[in-house]
Amino acid sequence: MASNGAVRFTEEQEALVLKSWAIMKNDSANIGHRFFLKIFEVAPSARQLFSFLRDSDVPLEKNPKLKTHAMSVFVMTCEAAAQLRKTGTVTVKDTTLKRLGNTHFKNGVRDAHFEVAKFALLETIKESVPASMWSPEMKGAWGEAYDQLVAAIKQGMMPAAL
Ligand code: HEM
Repeated sequence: MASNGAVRFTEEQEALVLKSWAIMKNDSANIGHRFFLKIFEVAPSARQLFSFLRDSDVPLEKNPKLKTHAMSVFVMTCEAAAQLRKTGTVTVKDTTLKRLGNTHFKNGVRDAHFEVAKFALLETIKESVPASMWSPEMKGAWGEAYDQLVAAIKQGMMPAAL
């Protein structure tokens, strides 16, 4: 999906994201943990990107910073869904965008990591909501909101990458 120009994101899509998040957020610590385990399962080397994991003996599930990061991904994707529905585009405050872009670039996060995280995010949601709630439409809505958010973060990376 193109990152420039408005994306059509419907009320139904926004509702699918918010409805599933409402169920997951009660158990967000566990879900965030599973989300990151999945990322590290597919891409074990991604663990090295996180300064607070590199030199830490604290088990992953007990690491509060990893939980915070997992929550950021979920919550910011939900916010992206709401923005997409209202305006067709994702806007993150300029300063926040720069900071997010720089932090990720500086820590070595690249396209492949965002792709792995997308796969892990969608799998985690699928396993965390009742089977009867999961659908291709729900997957599409989360995927689109995530893609647009990542596109915005990557824009913040660009000057640093030159
Ligand atoms: C939509 C996707 C993502 C969002 C919303 C997000 C959000 C954030 C936020 C809010 C921070 C803290 C930034 C700061 O305080 O300056 C952060 C840091 C970081 N993120 Fe992400 N992130 C995303 C995807 C990823 C992915 C896919 C990876 C790698 C697998 C990743 C790795 C990191 C690392 C390594 C840091 C720095 C942690 C440290 O202090 O060592 N992020 N991210």
